[in-house]
Amino acid sequence: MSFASLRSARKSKESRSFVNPLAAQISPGTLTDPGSSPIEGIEGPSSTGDTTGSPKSPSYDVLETVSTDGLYKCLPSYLEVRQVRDAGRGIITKERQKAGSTLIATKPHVTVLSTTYLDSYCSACCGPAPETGLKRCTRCRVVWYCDSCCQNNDWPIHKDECIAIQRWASSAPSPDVAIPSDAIRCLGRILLTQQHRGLDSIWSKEINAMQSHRSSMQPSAVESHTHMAHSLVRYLGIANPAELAPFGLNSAGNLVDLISRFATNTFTLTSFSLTPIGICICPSIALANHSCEPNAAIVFPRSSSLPQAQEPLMHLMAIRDIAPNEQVVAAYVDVTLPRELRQKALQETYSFTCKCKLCTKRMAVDPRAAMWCPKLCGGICPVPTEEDNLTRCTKCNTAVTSADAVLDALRVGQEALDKASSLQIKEPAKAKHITTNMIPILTSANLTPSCHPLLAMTRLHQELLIADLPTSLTQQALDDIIRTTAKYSAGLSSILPEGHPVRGVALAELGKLLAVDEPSPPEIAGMPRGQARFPPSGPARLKLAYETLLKAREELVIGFGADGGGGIIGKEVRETIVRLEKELGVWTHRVKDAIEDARAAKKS
Ligand SMILES: C[S@@+](CC[C@H](N)C(=O)[O-])C[C@H]1O[C@@H](n2cnc3c(N)ncnc32)[C@H](O)[C@@H]1O
Repeated sequence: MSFASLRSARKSKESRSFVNPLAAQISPGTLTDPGSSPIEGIEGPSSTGDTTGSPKSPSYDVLETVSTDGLYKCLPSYLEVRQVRDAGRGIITKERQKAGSTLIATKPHVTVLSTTYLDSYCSACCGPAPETGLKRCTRCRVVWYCDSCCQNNDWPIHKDECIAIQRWASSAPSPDVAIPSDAIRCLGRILLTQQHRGLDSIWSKEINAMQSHRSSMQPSAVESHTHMAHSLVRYLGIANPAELAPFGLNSAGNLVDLISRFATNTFTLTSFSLTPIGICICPSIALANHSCEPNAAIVFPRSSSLPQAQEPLMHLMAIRDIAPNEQVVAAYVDVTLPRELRQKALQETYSFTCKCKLCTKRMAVDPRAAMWCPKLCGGICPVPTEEDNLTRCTKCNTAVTSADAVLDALRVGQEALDKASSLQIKEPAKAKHITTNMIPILTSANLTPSCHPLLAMTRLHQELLIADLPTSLTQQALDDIIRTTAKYSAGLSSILPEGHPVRGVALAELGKLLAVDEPSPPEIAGMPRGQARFPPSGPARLKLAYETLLKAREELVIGFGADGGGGIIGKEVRETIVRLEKELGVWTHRVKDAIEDARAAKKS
């Protein structure tokens, strides 16, 4: 495999103006055995949770059925909307669901690409640019399509959006802000589509039935919502309150209500391999409540048979078996974060305190906040905190005496992560400098690969390494990326359950990297043979790539659906597996031939 595809697969992300990852893809369920990572020499901490993967009893009270008044037609008959104590409406399954089954597959009401991706993904089907390239709208010169078919599909709404985009650009104070943010374009599309379909249409009713937190808004939200309201009015060219009426808004209060519904119910739109490429609104899937131990995840596998008309098809997947009458729950926030950070994010954006088991039960050690035993006995300890800085290894009971140093490393690590993330797009070299320096500091503080902020820093570093691959790939650059990806994958394996889409994608990335042709294998370059090193070289590397991809395939058919064979990413993995089988076959033949040649030479 050439490495060009690696780079194109990870085009750097813009820091989005509106980040509200209801579909935050990093989310665990049960804790899993780190031994399941196929990478030798890189282990996560011991598992401390349930590893059975069997349905668990729900930790919430599911109350009466809610009448849906003919809305949410895409909900299959085995799903029901019910009231859940302290959580509003939720989705309940009446039948047992197997891990890997698609619970809901539907096209979102609205999809919008982030500004960075406008010229590399189609604004209608949200697929990546075809080989022939994308075609730009000649009027606004902002949105791009696969072809005239996608353009025609989008035209009923884009014709008004196009004028709004041009209006915005003409009054922009600088070229940097000539394109409205994804949030403004998304809100604009909601209002323009409501106008187009009619305020009494099911489409509009579903939008208006989404939950709003207008009456319990956080002070920080009031400010940002007001700002958004001003921008939206400018974008749509609304000159006075009376002009709001055709959009079904009778007052400025209605506008704030719309923005609150948008903020509470927006999903991240992702590519088939989970790269965040925009935002979307899907009222039926938004009925799913949150858990930090979700039994469902949201993906866009892109496996429909008529991609242009049907895509982007959003799938709510069962990522473990779900029992009858159990609530279907997805994760709204990154659940590789420790409890305090998850709770803060949920409170700020969604105005609730999570009471899932992961947030309420006391764990001996949470892998998100774990460090290796100071005596390196193989056990782990909780990282010290300001409140509790006396922690001990759960295996040999040795006390952590370097609590202050670990606390310092955690604080500096978080600051560095924030800084590097903010620089990732505009100044990637500086961001890479930070991650390169910080990872050894966090590692020498004995943090495990799954511990925050080391796991997030490792992921960022991997993205930066891939974005910065030299045109002529060197063995060292490739091996560095493989080691970083392996650490990230091992860290994830300690947190996310088997079959979680994020875990499957990380394994697929690692397997594909291991399958890249080695530019100068160390043995050929004169390195001593037989030394245990990671990643290995030659046939051992191909074998590891093969085993990693087999594991990835198993997980992807859960996370991205067994029916579609794991979506496009599952298909790519299968193709690489077939190629590796051939290559490994050739190696085996060559080794056999060499042995036979040697035997024949001895005899003669
Ligand atoms: C996307 S909506 C989910 C559907 C919502 N319950 C409804 O009735 O439309 C998100 C909102 O649901 C509520 N919610 C979701 N998960 C919750 C949970 N685990 N505990 C409490 N409230 C929750 C919060 O009010 C949150 O802002």
